[in-house]
Amino acid sequence: MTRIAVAGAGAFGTALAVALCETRDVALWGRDAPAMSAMAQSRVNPRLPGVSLPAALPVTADPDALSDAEVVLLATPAQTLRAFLDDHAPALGGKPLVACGKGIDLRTLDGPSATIRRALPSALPLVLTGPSFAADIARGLPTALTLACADRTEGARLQALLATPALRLYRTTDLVGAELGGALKNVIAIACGACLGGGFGESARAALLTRGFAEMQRLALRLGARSDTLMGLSGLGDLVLTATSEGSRNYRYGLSLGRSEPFDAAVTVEGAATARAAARLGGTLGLDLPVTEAVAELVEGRTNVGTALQRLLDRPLRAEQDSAD
Ligand SMILES: NC(=O)c1ccc[n+]([C@@H]2O[C@H](COP(=O)([O-])OP(=O)(O)OC[C@H]3O[C@@H](n4cnc5c(N)ncnc54)[C@H](O)[C@@H]3O)[C@@H](O)[C@H]2O)c1
Ligand SMILES: O=P(O)(O)OC[C@H](O)CO
Repeated sequence: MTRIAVAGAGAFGTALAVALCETRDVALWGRDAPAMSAMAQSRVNPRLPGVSLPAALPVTADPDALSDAEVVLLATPAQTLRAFLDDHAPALGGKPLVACGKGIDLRTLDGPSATIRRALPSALPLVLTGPSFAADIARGLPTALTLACADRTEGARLQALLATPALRLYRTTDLVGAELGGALKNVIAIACGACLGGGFGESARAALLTRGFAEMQRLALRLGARSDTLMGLSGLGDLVLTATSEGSRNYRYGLSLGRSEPFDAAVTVEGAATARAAARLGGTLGLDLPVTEAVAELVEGRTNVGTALQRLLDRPLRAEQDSAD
């Protein structure tokens, strides 16, 4: 049986490992040996409360779990992906590596697939993304995701390997579109949370979601994505989930910004760094990304939600579609 390793024992890596181990040979690898040993004993991950780890799932900090695997799912946060790949290059080279994180590297402005290509040119990058809360996947609730791979044959093979009866995978060859949809929806979810948290109402939230989606498409298409990918699970689908649910950390972070409340810095909020990365990309490419820029300024503490929203309202009136006159 194909051996799968999930690298990164946070909420999402653990959820994927729990879902896959029902039918596959899976190991869950985490970098923190004492934490992994505690998890092996208690069969609980504090980052995924209420979920019992099946007895059949090995949880380990032993790097052999990575070397022994034929396929590795990378479930570490986007800003840590490059360091993880560099640290474990000999174990990962030449393998299909499935990026499960959602973000743009703030240092390089690369998405996960380019990060993999640069760090490990011999590996085959894939992207697994779409609307999914870790707790839902771990509980076996129905979920549909996008699996992107430039190689059609390998994409179809990995699709069959990683799908489960409850986790339905659609495949695409559009890596850039899939990963940018997942990364950029977090930025817009922060904007939507900030809007609601600041008391500006659900109509304003719908406007931000829609105009934010226009920005996601504007940037992604310029970077080589296909429009239909952005319209699918990895773009619109994930945006709808993340920008409307308090199950999302990005949305909750936005709520806290809107309410001027503190937010726990230990919680993974991918959209914060990605807003800054996307704003830089937009600046370099000369793109109009006002919502993204507003989120970047909010995250950096250079504006507040009321001022940012007023600036959006004060912009010159324009056609709704980029293509319209
Ligand atoms: N939680 C979800 O519902 C969910 C769903 C879909 C996608 N994702 C994505 O998955 C990624 C991880 O999110 P999460 O929810 O698991 O976060 P998390 O905060 O629960 O866990 C992150 C894990 O990454 C580990 N880690 C950090 N740096 C590392 C490194 N250099 N090497 C190895 N491990 C490292 C941490 O120890 C921690 O266990 C994010 O990009 C997120 O957007 C999360
Ligand atoms: O909790 P968030 O905001 O990181 O969102 C989790 C997933 O990306 C939703 O698809």
